[in-house]
Amino acid sequence: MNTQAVQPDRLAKRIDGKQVSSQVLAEVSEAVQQLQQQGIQPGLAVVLVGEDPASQVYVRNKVLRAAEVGIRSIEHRLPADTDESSLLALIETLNQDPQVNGILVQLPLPAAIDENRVLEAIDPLKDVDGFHSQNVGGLSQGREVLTPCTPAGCMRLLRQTCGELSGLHAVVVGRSNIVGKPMAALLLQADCSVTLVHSRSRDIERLCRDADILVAAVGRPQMIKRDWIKPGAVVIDVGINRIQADTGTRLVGDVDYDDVYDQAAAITPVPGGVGPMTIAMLMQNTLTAARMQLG
Ligand SMILES: NC(=O)C1=CN([C@@H]2O[C@H](COP(=O)(O)OP(=O)(O)OC[C@H]3O[C@@H](n4cnc5c(N)ncnc54)[C@H](OP(=O)(O)O)[C@@H]3O)[C@@H](O)[C@H]2O)C=CC1
Ligand SMILES: Nc1nc(=O)c2c([nH]1)NC[C@@H]1CN(c3ccc(C(=O)N[C@@H](CCC(=O)O)C(=O)O)cc3)C=[N+]21
Ligand SMILES: [Mg+2]
Repeated sequence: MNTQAVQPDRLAKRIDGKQVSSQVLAEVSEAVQQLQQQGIQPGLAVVLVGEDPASQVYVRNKVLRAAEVGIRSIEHRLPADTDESSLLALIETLNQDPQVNGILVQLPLPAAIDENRVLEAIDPLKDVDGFHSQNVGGLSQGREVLTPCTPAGCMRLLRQTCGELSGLHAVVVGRSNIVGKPMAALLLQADCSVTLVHSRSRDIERLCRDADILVAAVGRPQMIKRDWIKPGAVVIDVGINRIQADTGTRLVGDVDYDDVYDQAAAITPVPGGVGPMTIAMLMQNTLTAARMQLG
């Protein structure tokens, strides 16, 4: 029996998230043009509180991608000392605005603001991050709801790489609400056997070594090494870590890419892997939200 997740000779080892994201964006762009013929242009509101430089880069990228696919985007920048009630008031305005189909509040929020209260204030039909409890519950029950962008992007890469996922053992490292938990839910929905591990897990290497599919969402640079990987496994690296290098700073994932490369059947790079997919899936969710709001 072939227990490998993919036939190694059938694909490129480096999973090109940049390329797959371009495909997704092209699909979204075409669908947006169709909607525009009915006089509808999807709109995305991006809310950024504070001046975190990394967040500013992400928000800028989202706005650029939106323009490329014909989505109207509205950026709301608020000072770092914004209080919770004014943020909630802005969200209420966006909820009521028929021009706004999707609302994204860039995380993390300043410590003085209750993140959960803000996310729960977003109209679930405009919740393009899929973080509202109604959408989280829907995902858990297998209903068709707006789904978190990063895990959705990982699933698209996995489907493209592995084809059928049914029966494969997937191990997800990390249990955050924005990546690890929804990732596990989507893999379960795809009929994988799912193991979710975290900082309290015992013998994490042994658990990872049993994975046909390994998804790393930890936030620890190059933590996952060659001997954690079953030969022929597919490795999806969600981690984005900025580290000090000889030539300034550079981005690395949670997986030691060079160390793992020969062991894996296929692996996503950082940058150029999951990151671009996240933004592409945000555009897809904005399109989906616009359609849902048409009734
Ligand atoms: N490419 C993209 O589009 C995106 C990338 N990211 C990146 O993904 C990474 C994870 O993000 P996020 O989920 O928000 O991170 P969080 O910090 O919210 O969660 C990290 C998870 O990893 C677990 N963990 C920490 N240390 C270890 C360890 N030594 N062994 C096993 N598990 C450990 C934690 O366990 P515990 O729960 O026990 O504390 C926690 O569940 C980050 O690098 C982030 O920048 C995030 C979002 C999108
Ligand atoms: N409400 C909310 N939703 C999010 O989806 C969300 C968020 N808050 N807060 C921060 C994290 C992180 N995140 C990334 C998106 C794209 C890249 C991305 O495009 N990365 C490029 C590199 C970018 C660079 O060079 O810095 C790549 O991996 O190739 C990375 C990370 C979304 N997040
Ligand atoms: Mg987090």
